[in-house]
Parts: sequence; C-alpha cells; structure tokens
Amino acid sequence: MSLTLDFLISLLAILATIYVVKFIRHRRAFAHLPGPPHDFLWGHLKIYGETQALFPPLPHFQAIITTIAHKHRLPGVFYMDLWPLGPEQLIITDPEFANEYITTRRLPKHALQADFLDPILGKGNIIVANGTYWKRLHDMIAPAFTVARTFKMISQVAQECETFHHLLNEHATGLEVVHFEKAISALAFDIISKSIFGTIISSQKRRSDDLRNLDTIVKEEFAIRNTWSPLTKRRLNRAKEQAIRSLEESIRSKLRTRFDAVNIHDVDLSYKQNLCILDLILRDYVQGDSPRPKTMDPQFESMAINNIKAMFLAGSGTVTDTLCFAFMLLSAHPEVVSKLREEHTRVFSSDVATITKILEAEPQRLKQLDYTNSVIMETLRIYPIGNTGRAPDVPGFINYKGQQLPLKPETIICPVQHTWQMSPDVFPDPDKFFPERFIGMGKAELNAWRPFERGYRSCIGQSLAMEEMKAVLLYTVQFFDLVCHDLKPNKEPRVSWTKMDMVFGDRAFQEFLTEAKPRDGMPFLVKQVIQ
Ligand code: HEM
Repeated sequence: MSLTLDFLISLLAILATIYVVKFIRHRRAFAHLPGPPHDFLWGHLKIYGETQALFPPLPHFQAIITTIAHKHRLPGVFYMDLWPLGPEQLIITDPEFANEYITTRRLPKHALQADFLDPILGKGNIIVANGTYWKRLHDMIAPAFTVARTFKMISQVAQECETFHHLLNEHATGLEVVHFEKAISALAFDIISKSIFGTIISSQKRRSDDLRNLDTIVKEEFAIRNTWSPLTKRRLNRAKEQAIRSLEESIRSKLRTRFDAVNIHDVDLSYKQNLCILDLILRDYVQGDSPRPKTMDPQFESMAINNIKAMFLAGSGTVTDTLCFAFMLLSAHPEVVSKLREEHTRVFSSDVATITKILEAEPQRLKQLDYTNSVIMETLRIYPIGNTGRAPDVPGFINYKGQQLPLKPETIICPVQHTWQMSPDVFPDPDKFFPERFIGMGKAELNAWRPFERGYRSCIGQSLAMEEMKAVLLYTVQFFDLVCHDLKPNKEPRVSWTKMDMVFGDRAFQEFLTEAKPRDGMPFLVKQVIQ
C-alpha cells in the first residue's frame, strides 16, 4: 500500500517538474518575440482577458486582437502566448504579408479549426479538410458555385427576394419589430437549399425544421462551451444531439431518395444537366462504377451529410450576418441610402414585379450595381464575418521585414483582416462608413480587402454571396425605411479604434459563435417609403 503511495507521489513530483520545466521554457521563448507586453506567469492570457472584458459578452477575437494591436502599436506580425489555455498564435495584421504568405502558399488548415467546427458539422467537412481529401471535395462541390452557375441561380434568388419583400411589407407599419437575423436567415437558407437540393424549401413562409435544427445545433454547442456546469452541459448536449439526429435524418432521406432515383431511373448526372450539390456529390460516387453501386456506402453517406451541413452553415449564416450589419450601417447613413435608391431605380426599376422580370431575363444586370457592390464591400471591411487559421507548411522560421521569426509545427497562423481593415494606414478614416472608397480602387489596394480570404482556400461561395446580397438590397432599400429598434448608444466608446458604439450601442460589436454574428437578432422597425 505504502509502496503504491510512494510510487504515486514520485510520479506526481516528476509530472510537476516536467510541467514546470515546460512552463519556464515556453514563457522564456516568448519573452523576446514581437507581441504585447509579456508576463512570465500569465504569458498574454492576462492582457487577452483584460481586453476581452472591455467588450460586451462573447466578443469576437478579431476585435480583441485589433484592440491589443492598436493599444500596443504592434508590428504586422506578432505572437500571442495563450498557453496553456490556447495555442500559441502567430498573428498577421499586415495585408501585404498576408498576401505574400497566405495567398501565394498552400498552408493547410490548422487542426484546431476541425476541433472548433467538427462538433457542429461532423468530421470530414470541406471547411477544415486538408490534402487530397480536401481536393476531392473541392472539385466535387465547386462547380455549383462558378460565376456562370451563380447567374443561372439568379431567377430563383429573385423570387426568394420578392417573397422577402412581401413579407417585410406585411410588417411595414413602423410599429412592429422585425428581427432581421431571423428573417434573412430564412431567405438565405432557402437560396442555399436550392443550390444543395435543386428544390425549393420555402423556409421564409414556414420556418423549415432543417433551419430550426441547424440553429439549435449552433446555439447549444456554444452554450455547452460557455458553461462550467457538467449537468447543464449534459442537458444542452442532449438537445444538440437530438437536433443533429433530426437534421441528418432529413438530409439522409433526400440523399437516399435521389440515389435511388439515379439507380432506378438511370438519371443523367452529366456535368451540365445537374448542378445541384446533391447531384454533384452523387456523381462523384457513382461515376465510373459499372454497374452502379446498389446501396450507399455508410462512409460515403456520412461524408455527404456532413458536407451538406457545411454548405447549409457556410451558405446561410455568413450572408445573414453581412446583410444585418449592412442594414444597421445604412440605418444611420441616409446619404448612402439615397445613392443606393438612385442606382436601383436607374439600373432596374422601382416596381418589384418589374425587377423580378428583368432579373429573370437578364441576371447579369446585377453586375451594373457598382455602388451596391461597394456598400457590401464596405460592410465586410468594417464587419468581416469569417477568419482562417492555418498551420505552417514548413515549420522553422519565417522572414518578416528582415527578422527571422520562429514557427513551431503546432503554431496557429491567424491573418486578422479586421485589424488592418480598421487601420488608418490601410483604409483612411476606417471608422467611417464610406462605400465610395471602393469605387475605382486599384488591384493592389484591393488585395487588402479579404473577407472571403484569398488563395487556394478562399470562399467558394463568394460569387453567389455577393450577387445574392446585392439582390436583397435591391428588393428592400428603395421600398422601406429601417430604424434600428431599442438602440442603447454608449456614452463613451468602449475601445479606442471605433466610435460606432456611440451610435449603435453594443450592437456595434460582433458576437463570436461560428462566425462573427450580430447581437440581439438585429431588430428593426420597418416603414414603407412614401414614393
Ligand atoms: C458574406 C458571405 C460569406 C463570407 C464573408 C464568407 C467567408 C469565407 C471565408 C473567410 C472562408 C475561409 C474560411 C477558412 O479559411 O477557414 C470561406 C470558406 C468557405 N465558404 Fe464562404 N463566405 C461567405 C458565403 C459563402 C456561401 C454563400 C457559401 C456557399 C455554400 C460559402 C461556402 C464556403 C465554403 C464551402 C468554404 C470552404 C472552402 C474551402 O476550404 O475550400 N461561403 N468563406
């Protein structure tokens, strides 16, 4: 007995010594690297925590990094030492270096991205995949999102936008509160569902179970992460697992029905005929196999389901968030609204049915909405929605402005676009909502705008997203006046790099869930514009 106790005490002493040695080595390694003031005991944990506390609950890390970089006047590449609570991070806030290091090289996604997204999407999703497996997924899915394919989708997008317009109209009394996050997410979900299944879901009219389940999965997963109580975690996990089962069952049934149709009726899955994602995935499975497989391999089925979930998430949340922030910014900028209205009537019409007819006949006309395009770009400059986290392709060192900086295999490389997109050195007067800055902007300057990331892992849905968002603005801005409901502007700005919260209150700060989301569901009072 006492021998076992001695052994355990010795083991604990050895482990404690190893930990202390590791701790000292780790903190020493960071002491002289570029970054905010480093504390031997806390690393950068204290600074990170103190900065986080400046914001309302669940702030997005990009706003925290911007605040730290701003306050300590940090260089364009620096380190954050969050060990043992987080990984060591190499932060890039220099857009030229991001261009050189991220755009032109093929850095893999960091494993932490999978740790972050897999509990929501399941394993093997395209967003976090790497290597030949990612390439296969990319080649399978990307044809659904080419520019040509986007314009083929526009008549469907137009119909969904018209529905959105009519639904808003029903509540345009100036007294009812409309939660834009909920309303737009249904619209975006209908559009991405059409891309995935080739059929219409009509979630705008009656919120679909699939969308409800997706919302529940995300909400419960982040509630689990933000509670310490094991009992609460268990309860939330049950709700999340139930929602996952229901969503997967719904996707599985559509997948199997289509698979049977392909087998029984020998449906044509040739490239040009079928470009919904479901068919592209099935084409990858059945093509080349003769005779065609009679049943679906469970591994393939799980890959297909998880990637359809990924499309749901990537295709609806991001567009919803961006449009919510666009409407928020527009509500305080009547001069921008006037210019949008002028462009919409000049290029299209001030009659909803006519707009739809034009879009059905000539979807490419959306390309003429230059100012609308700039409004969306400006929104994404101030409120970027997504970020990437990469692993080094060659660990060792990187060179930044003549300095050799160490790079461990486990370091996560984070280009934080928010920081440079809100920097006066890159975008003058960055706290001003000024879409004109993008009109006629040169290619070199445009490289600093990277809300869709750039390079081989950039967003495959960006063309659809941009045209879809333009269409939504086209169907709303000239018809409705929007007033943010229940704003509580802050008397003093919370941080030094923005005064937006003195207009929009804490809604000016994005919340960190899967992406950088709006707070409070973005409630608006909607009134018809008197023509
Ligand atoms: C405003 C709208 C959108 C924004 C700001 C956005 C942003 C991004 C960003 C920053 C990435 C890179 C993420 C990373 O490296 O971890 C990404 C990847 C991706 N996005 Fe989007 N996205 C938007 C809309 C869409 C839409 C409509 C779809 C359609 C399904 C989509 C599908 C994807 C996919 C599949 C990837 C992973 C691509 C790959 O790794 O090969 N996104 N997006």
